[in-house]
Amino acid sequence: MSQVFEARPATVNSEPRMIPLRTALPALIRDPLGALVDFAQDADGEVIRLNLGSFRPYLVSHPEHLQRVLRDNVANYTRDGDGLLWRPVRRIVGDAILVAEGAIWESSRGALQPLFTAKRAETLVDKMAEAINEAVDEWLEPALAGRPIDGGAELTRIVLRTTMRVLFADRISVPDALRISAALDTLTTAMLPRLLVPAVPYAVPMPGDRRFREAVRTIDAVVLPIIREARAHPTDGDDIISTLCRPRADGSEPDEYAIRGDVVAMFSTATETTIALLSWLWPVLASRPDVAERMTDEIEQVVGADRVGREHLPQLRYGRMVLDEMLRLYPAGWMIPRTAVGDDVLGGVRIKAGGSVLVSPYVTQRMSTFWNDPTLFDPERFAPELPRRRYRYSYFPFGGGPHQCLGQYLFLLEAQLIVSTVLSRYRFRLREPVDLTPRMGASLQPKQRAELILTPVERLAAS
Ligand code: HEM
Repeated sequence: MSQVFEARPATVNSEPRMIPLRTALPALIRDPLGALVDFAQDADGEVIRLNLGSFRPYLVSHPEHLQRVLRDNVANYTRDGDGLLWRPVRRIVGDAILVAEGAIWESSRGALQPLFTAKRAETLVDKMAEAINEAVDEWLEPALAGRPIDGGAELTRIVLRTTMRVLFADRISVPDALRISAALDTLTTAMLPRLLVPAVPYAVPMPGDRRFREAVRTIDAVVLPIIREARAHPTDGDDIISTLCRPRADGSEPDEYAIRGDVVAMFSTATETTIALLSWLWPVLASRPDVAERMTDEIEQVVGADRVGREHLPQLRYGRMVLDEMLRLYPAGWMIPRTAVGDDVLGGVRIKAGGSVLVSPYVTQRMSTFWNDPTLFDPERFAPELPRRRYRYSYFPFGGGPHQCLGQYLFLLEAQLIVSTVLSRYRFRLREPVDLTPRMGASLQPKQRAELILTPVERLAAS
């Protein structure tokens, strides 16, 4: 893209530059993610505003400004209020942990936090490894028959089985989890028209509304009976549903719909983000045989013929660097929208109260201002011996500040286990090449499906 405007020093409290409608709209329609990176890059990290008609969000991309929005002046940048971007999401999860602020958010976060400490995540590793191995065992039959498997669908199965076991104590069965997952998929596509034209009132029917309502009914049919059962027979279990059904620290008892909001939010964030991130593994490794080889060498050395377990994870250093680099280029939570409550100034540029603020790990993590050769997949950037990055918020795939991802530690353990279990037991090739173009949705996934042809590692060893 050509330079949208010339660089200029930010004078204190100046109006942001506006990308005109005639530039912003066609570019965003053609390639929304690429256009956002280009706009931010052309502005070299200065705050800009996009003219999209009645919707004129600020695009914030400089790590120092991100730190102010997400952490230092967090009270001014809420997920609450009239934020048009949040409205469709709220229709799914109500006032749940993922979207709420203030006392409601504190109550949910306070209840759930103890389930996600690093210490507790460590205690879940053996259970996770067991569920992952069970799911991966089922690949042997198609692998021996030379039948391709659907890489995305198989990851979904592995992640659902693992998450239902360790976080939901198998209260939601895997077939029911698949039903919820499919309904959540429908919800995100059905709400796209409303996301794109957020100003249309809900009284006016829009395409997608009927599918949206049906998907909500499907989710409720699974989730509400489980919640009613858990409330009728309370336990001291430390799974998500038992925890959410108990009275909160302040003595309050959330109602059924508040619990349902948090359960759906936790289900969706714990599974969708993990599946989205891991689905990049196939195209990334297929396009970079050198990276794949280094990973499999490391796994062979550390794990050998064992099953991957807790003791191996700290030694799988390169595997962890690959995950970190995947989270840089393909952050599942690619957009973190906020609304400014009051006026503020970011890098000399004025933010007006009520304005929508776009914060995107995808954008900042691909800017050449902060990363050398940003589109190159290079796990070495995350070598532990390298000096700390200059800006904390040049890399923030899990957000930051008080809303920082609760599941970050658990995700990293689970992802390491899944990747190393799969690669310790199979080599794969893609049936058809898959390119690295993302599909824009609630989370960031590859546009194309990956069909895998597997060879069991034992067979390679025997031949
Ligand atoms: C690839 C994996 C993941 C990514 C990239 C990711 C990313 C994020 C991001 C960017 C946020 C910040 C949202 C905001 O500030 O508005 C967030 C929040 C959150 N994440 Fe994750 N997440 C991942 C996995 C998980 C998992 C596995 C869980 C749970 C098991 C989880 C639970 C949460 C929760 C509960 C919040 C809301 C925290 C709050 O507002 O207090 N995430 N995540």
